[in-house]
Amino acid sequence: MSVVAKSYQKSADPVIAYTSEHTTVQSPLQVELQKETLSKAPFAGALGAPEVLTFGQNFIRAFGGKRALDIGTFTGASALTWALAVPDDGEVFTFDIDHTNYRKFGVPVISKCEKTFKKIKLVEGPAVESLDKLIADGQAGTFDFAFIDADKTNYSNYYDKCVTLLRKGGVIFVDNSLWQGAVCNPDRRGEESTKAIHEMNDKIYKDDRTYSALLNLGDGTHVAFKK
Ligand SMILES: C[S@@+](CC[C@H](N)C(=O)[O-])C[C@H]1O[C@@H](n2cnc3c(N)ncnc32)[C@H](O)[C@@H]1O
Repeated sequence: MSVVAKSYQKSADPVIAYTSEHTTVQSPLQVELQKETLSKAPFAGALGAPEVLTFGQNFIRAFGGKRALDIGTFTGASALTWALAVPDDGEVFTFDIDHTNYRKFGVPVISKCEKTFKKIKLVEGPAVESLDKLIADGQAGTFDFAFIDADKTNYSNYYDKCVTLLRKGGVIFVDNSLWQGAVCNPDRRGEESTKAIHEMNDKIYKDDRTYSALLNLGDGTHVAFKK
């Protein structure tokens, strides 16, 4: 039975531990925020896997990305990662229905680095509506990178809106695309979140608007490149 897991989960197998150890690079702020989140935040397992965050950061750095969408802020680990990768005049729009966890855990850590902190723009409310507003405001085609990591039933909507908001060559990372392996089990595809993720994986694979690859990285990472 193959394993799908985030590296910080103790059940992770030796292959996951080894690949993560040879992938993850974290700044002191990232290490501190991960530690604070895992030891103190409610639902700490929602924290993004550091190996996925490093991989996304590599993409942003490699193609000089300046503007990122971060859908699902939680304590701010993913927003911090993208903010460290974009240049000083770069921006990370981070969306959450409620930024309480960011204010409580993320702000005290991230604000220690003013130039990184100020790149992060909070957008509070249902993310589907917030993304629609960006599109209505004429921002289609202006973002370089998107990370989708909020409520799973809206994943397909987030993907469509991110394709619209990204420029040609922009990259989308969809987190939790393997959902601890549940999507591979037809008996579990009746479950709401599993069904939504499975349908989105199918949709991305068949989508003519992007090139894509579904990776067993973290809890599953579906990577799509806008054509
Ligand atoms: C898995 S966590 C995000 C983890 C974060 N990206 C990280 O790397 O640590 C998911 C977040 O999505 C938020 N969320 C859930 N439903 C949402 C919605 N409809 N709109 C915006 N945010 C939502 C939750 O409040 C939660 O903070």
